[in-house]
Amino acid sequence: MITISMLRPPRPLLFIANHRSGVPCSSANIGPGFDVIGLALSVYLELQVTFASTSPRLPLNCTITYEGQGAGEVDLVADRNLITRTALYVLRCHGQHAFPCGTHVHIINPIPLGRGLGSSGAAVVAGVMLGSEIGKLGLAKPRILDFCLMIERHPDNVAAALYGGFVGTYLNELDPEDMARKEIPLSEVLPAPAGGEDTGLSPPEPPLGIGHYIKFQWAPEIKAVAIIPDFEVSTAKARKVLPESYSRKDVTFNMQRLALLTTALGQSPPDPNLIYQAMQDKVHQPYRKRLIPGLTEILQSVTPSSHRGLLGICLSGAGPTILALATENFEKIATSIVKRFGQEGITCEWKLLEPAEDGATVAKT
Ligand SMILES: Nc1ncnc2c1ncn2[C@@H]1O[C@H](COP(=O)(O)OP(=O)(O)O)[C@@H](O)[C@H]1O
Ligand SMILES: N[C@@H](CCOP(=O)(O)O)C(=O)O
Repeated sequence: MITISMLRPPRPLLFIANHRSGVPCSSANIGPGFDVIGLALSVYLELQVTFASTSPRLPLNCTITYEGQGAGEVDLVADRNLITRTALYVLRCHGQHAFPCGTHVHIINPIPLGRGLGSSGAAVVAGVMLGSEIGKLGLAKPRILDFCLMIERHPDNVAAALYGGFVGTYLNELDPEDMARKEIPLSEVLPAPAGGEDTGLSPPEPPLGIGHYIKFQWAPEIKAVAIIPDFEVSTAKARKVLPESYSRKDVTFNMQRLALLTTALGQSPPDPNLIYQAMQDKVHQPYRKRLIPGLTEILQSVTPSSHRGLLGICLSGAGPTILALATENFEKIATSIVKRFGQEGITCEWKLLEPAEDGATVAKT
């Protein structure tokens, strides 16, 4: 949830604000669903937004404070921080060239950065919702998705974070003019970083209906064990190692599994043999193994027969986090993966997570 309030210090006013609300993290791909499926999970980015009645004039009228993952490394300048930069993009598309006077955004981020748990997707969703709220734009979720997709261009994380639950997504075939607008370089979409003067011109607005999503069922007994290594793999780097084209055999392999997986994860009781096989992938994981020591061995050695309760295992998003879906025996499953990473000299933490059904929420106080 995002909480907003009018005076500082009293209470945060806009956005997001208890342990079960905010913008959830997400695990994309779930094996074969590269750039297609995503699962929102129960770790939430929060923003607390306040407006001071009097404050010194700042270039963009916005100050930022930050706690949690990435504190000390995340930029706290309004036109460089991903969340506020995104909010500025939304505001500028609507003729507002700065934040309202005295805006203060406090970011509470428990989502680890660059680990494949959708921290950037959550930040972009939070930024678009922030822009919509403080600009009093009243954007509905489908339009919020359009704005998100101008910035994070694969739809799986942002749709999961925005709508919650287990989602499938696609990008629409737009007419050539809209397609060109959607593909405008990011540097022209987001406002110029500090030093760059605001030209007063509006940035490119997103075309209508860039992406589409649908929510699938999720069997209530299935939990997600996230094993999070202590190193980052940026999504951009993990996309660069992928090939430009694939063989028909590999594409068919993934499509066959993906079609079954989306139904299999909604069935109670879940069928471990079906899910384990349906979570195999030939499109991204084999290429990403060179960025993640031990990945192949972990994916091959943790199975429903070796680990009671396990349903399936995959790379979470672009990695390096491993996502194990299971119905029981969570600690044993997690510790054996932590141990295997340990053999590569990599330490990890692990978390037992649940689907975040509600997606992104805003609260006004
Ligand atoms: N809460 C946040 N505030 C500002 N920037 C963020 C936040 N979360 C993520 N980011 C930005 O996104 C980057 C990570 O994105 P990415 O490489 O896509 O990894 P992932 O989304 O898998 O965590 C961070 O290095 C940071 O620049
Ligand atoms: N489909 C994308 C998902 C990236 O997710 P992230 O959480 O690592 O940002 C990909 O696999 O590149």
